[in-house]
Amino acid sequence: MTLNRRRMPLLAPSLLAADFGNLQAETERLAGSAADWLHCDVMDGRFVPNISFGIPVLQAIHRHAKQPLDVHLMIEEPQHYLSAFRDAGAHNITVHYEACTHLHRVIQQIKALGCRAGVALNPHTPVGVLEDVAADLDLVCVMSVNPGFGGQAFIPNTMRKVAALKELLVDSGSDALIEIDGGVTRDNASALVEAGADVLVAGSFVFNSPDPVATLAELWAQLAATVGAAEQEER
Ligand SMILES: O=C(CO)[C@H](O)[C@H](O)COP(=O)(O)O
Ligand SMILES: [Fe+2]
Repeated sequence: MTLNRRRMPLLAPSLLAADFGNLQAETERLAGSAADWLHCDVMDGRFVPNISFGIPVLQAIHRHAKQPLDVHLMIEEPQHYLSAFRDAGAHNITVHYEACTHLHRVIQQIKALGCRAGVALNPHTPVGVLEDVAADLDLVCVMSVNPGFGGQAFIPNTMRKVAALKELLVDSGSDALIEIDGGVTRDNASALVEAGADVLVAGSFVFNSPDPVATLAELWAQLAATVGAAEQEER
């Protein structure tokens, strides 16, 4: 198996599965962990059938966070809220392809704010829709569950989709990172990285474990072995 990128993938635990009653402690305990980004799921009850949290909560997370905030906007008309999310501490802002009539403009707006621009694709959306914006993107988030809820089962077709997206990004000269979001566990993480994933989001797998920091460390060690084994094979 040949890896497309040999460097370690990034880990982005999703705070959606954390204890909302104690977000300061949840955020602070990840400070020295293997988490590279903190994934923050914003849901509006319109684009997705659930409401999570918004700008003031993100601000509060940012006050205690040591890692960059990877903000996943599952909201309609995200263009109206981009600067508010940037001001609240977002480092990456990911909007949904399905929520943006003028996607190209929204991507430029995110970049003009100084944030890294991401686009998320629902499970039914083919990667080809990104062909004309791929070169402008910093991140593509492949939804491996239908957005709106944590704790759902991983959709197996994601593996095929990651490979197709990787090809599209290479053809477009894009160095956008491929992020996988939903149902990520130790059982599918290595295969996802082998398929081309650069960032793994994991919510319930991390926070429903007895020790989230240890779980992240174990996942990191597993992926280091995956990347190392692939490098050996290529020599
Ligand atoms: O965007 C999301 C849901 O819409 C979450 O980031 C995602 O579901 C992560 O949670 P889990 O690992 O529990 O599936
Ligand atoms: Fe998410």
